[in-house]
Amino acid sequence: MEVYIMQIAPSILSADFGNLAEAVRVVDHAGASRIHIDVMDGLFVPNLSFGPQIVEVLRKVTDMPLEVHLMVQNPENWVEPFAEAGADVIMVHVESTPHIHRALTLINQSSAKSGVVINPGTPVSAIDMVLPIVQQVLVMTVDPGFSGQHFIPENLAKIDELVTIRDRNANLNFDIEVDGGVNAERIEAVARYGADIAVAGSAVYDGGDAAANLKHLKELIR
Ligand SMILES: O=C(CO)[C@@H](O)[C@H](O)COP(=O)(O)O
Ligand SMILES: [Fe+2]
Repeated sequence: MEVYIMQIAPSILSADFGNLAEAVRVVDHAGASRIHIDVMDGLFVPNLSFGPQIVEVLRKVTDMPLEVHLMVQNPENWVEPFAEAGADVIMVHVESTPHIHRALTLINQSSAKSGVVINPGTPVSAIDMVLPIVQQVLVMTVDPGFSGQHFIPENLAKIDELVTIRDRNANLNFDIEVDGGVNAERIEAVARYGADIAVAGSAVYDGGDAAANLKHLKELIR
């Protein structure tokens, strides 16, 4: 079996909203590397989820990095509230603003690291210009809005493309993350293509035993 160095970021969108603190503690003890927090405004995506208060609460529960995946219109308005709440990484969709450079610059001026996100229908070329100013690139492998959707395999090629671009440019220094439908069936391919981080929501939290689910996913990429 190949050995991969890929982190797993459980997404709390699939966790029990009645007990988010415990959901984070469980995966912390089971070897998660970071926590993925999906923020939805009901406009950019057809769902509503968390605000900065959730980040503030979870900041007290774990020392793991908290990464915020903003799926909102006017993401610029939310940089400061989430950075002040304790987010370590704030990620913005290129499709969500005509001012992606401004949004990422705002994040870089805050205490958080910045990430840019592309939907399944968006090519890597759409983010060429901002790659030098981000620390993370998030490749969506589902259309954003919900957990538990099917992985869109055509997007794996984007990981390869990003690895190649990064290898050829000494000034680029971003981690590649994959989000959506990553489960026991898909995780090895995501690691093999060269992703640095994989988000896993339902594959971790569905079925009750999040610690066992996470350990199983980690085993598959060891
Ligand atoms: O951003 C999103 C969905 O919009 C994701 O982070 C999902 O929450 C991941 O859940 P699974 O697809 O792994 O169940
Ligand atoms: Fe996400």
